[in-house]
Amino acid sequence: MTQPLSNQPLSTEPAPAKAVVVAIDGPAASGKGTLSQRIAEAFGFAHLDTGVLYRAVGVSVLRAGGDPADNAAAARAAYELHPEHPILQEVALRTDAAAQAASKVAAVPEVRAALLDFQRRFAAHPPGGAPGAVLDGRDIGTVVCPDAQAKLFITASVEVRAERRLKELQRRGIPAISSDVLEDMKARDARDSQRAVAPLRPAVDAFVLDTSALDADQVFSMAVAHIGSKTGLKPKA
Ligand SMILES: Nc1ncnc2c1ncn2[C@@H]1O[C@H](COP(=O)(O)OP(=O)(O)OP(=O)(O)O)[C@@H](O)[C@H]1O
Ligand SMILES: Nc1ccn([C@@H]2O[C@H](COP(=O)(O)O)[C@@H](O)[C@H]2O)c(=O)n1
Repeated sequence: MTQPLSNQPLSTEPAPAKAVVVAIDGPAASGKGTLSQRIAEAFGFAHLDTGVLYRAVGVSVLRAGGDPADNAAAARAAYELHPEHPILQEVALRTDAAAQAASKVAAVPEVRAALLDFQRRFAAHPPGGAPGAVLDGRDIGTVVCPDAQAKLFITASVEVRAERRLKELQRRGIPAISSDVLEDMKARDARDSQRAVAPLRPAVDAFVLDTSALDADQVFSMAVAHIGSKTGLKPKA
């Protein structure tokens, strides 16, 4: 399937029961990806890390020698992305350069429009016949899936998040300077929350969870309780 993300054909399979959608938003390194994976596994849902899509667009522009802040170059890369594109599996997407490029292309309205339909289809028809989907990003509860049954906004102070990211980079053997990680995170926060289109912010009906003083297990327990209260579902044993 090489159709762009913006133009995937409709499935011919019979419509499944309405999928449960869990929207998990929050700033960088707040722990939303860690939480989303655990929630998806616990409930048997499919998981989409939507940041990967923006990272892929940003890296594609850089590789083509372009500027991620150039609207036309960013839009072109977004329209060329398709679900089987090998770039989506590359570890190069996990670098800080990819994150910074992602947050620049993410401010381009045409990029967001090109990626929107794929995300919505994933939520409505989770792959593998899963009964639900967990999507994590910045605008899932506000724009992509405003009707999600459960919405969480995972946050933490920028200092705590920078520390978490620094430790993660050290674990992965990637050299990093604490003050640089903090400054990069502040710059990304500013771009993500101040852009005109789909800025980072909690949906009005989101459960906002400050994880600054919570470990990943505590966050998971609170999220499970919230999802249970909204959907009546319990995690698989
Ligand atoms: N509650 C927590 N307490 C301490 N560390 C955490 C917690 N949750 C996640 N982490 C760690 O913080 C780092 C960032 O977590 P994660 O990648 O899940 O964040 P994210 O919000 O998805 O980040 P990004 O948006 O940049 O992809 C990881 O190393 C993860 O193991
Ligand atoms: N729904 C989303 C998801 C991501 N972005 C932008 O991509 C950048 C990278 O995202 P990560 O979750 O992988 O850190 C992020 O800083 C955003 O600019 C987005 O706009 N909307």
